[in-house]
Amino acid sequence: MTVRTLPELRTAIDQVDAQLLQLLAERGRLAAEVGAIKRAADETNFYHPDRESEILRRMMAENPGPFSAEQIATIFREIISAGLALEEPLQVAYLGPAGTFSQWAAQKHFGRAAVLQPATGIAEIFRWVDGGQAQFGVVPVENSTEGSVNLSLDLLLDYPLHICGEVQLRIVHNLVSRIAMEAIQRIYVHYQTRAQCRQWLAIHLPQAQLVDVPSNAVAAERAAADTGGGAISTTVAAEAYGLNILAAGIEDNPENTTRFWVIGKISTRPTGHDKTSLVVAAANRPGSLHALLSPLADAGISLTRIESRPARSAIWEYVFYLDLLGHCQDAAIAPVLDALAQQASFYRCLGSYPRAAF
Ligand SMILES: O=C(O)C(=O)C[C@]1(C(=O)O)C=C[C@@H](O)C=C1
Repeated sequence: MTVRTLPELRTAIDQVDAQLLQLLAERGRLAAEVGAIKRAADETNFYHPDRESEILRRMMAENPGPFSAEQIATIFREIISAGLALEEPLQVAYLGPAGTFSQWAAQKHFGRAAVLQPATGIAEIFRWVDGGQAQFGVVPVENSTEGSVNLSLDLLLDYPLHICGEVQLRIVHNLVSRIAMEAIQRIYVHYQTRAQCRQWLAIHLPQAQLVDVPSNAVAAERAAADTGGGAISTTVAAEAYGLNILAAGIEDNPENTTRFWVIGKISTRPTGHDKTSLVVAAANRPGSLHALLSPLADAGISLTRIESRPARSAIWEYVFYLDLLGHCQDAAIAPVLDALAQQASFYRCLGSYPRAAF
């Protein structure tokens, strides 16, 4: 093999970039044409998570390297996002302020061309999406260390919205401050974050007072305003508030991951890589939950999650949130869900949606 010189390699890179630019322009023009067809057909929704998920999965599967599948997905995520903005920019609500993991999750799922709107609470995200101030919302659902975000589960029952996507984000926490670790008297921390860093805090900062704040970004803001303060926060928020990273990756579980749902008013078609989320209630008698779930097992349907929440209709009664692999329109699943809906004392399908692709 002939070894190319640095100038030769740079010339070759310039030529590839010129080709990429032309191909990107061509893709952008195609996306704009798709938008024109949708507009002519009076479609109000330009965003198709099912189609996006298929493209991302195909690109990851066909990726010849040397880039990782995740890097390829991230690049195509941005290309699709920019193309969709040519059709119609999306308004997406997330749990603000800027610098939260919810913002990262929203950006990971929708790309940088989406217009992200920071909400002050999870309830506000639901209100905005329901009222049309945002087309979609990104809400945290569960963390691999800490479990469910109950408010998101409860609110899904209060609004006629669908789950139309899933995002998974590796959560890395950092101790940040303007002062040295030994001088920290107070640590501003969100309750979920505190639970995810419990052991680390007990070992490294047992003397510090822990002060509850509503988000990881507010934690950084409060620490910046307190001469004896530190925070557990993101690198983005630390930078925004001029704080130093004193310790990185302080979460107790190195696999710490949070799952988010995308909520909106659209439904998605099956992609072959879907999940369905349901809420059911079983009559309050022995064996009723088992009777409700056994047809799922008999049909070979995989339940990936079951979570109980108090039913707000009566004391000591519960509803069950189920996640299963597959789409409610899949031939193997539709009849089983119909039977489940008949048998359950309460049944609602919260949505079928493509599983997080990366
Ligand atoms: O296929 C479409 O419906 C498009 O609008 C094109 C496209 C894309 O860039 O591939 C863009 C946005 C949609 O969410 C899905 C796909």
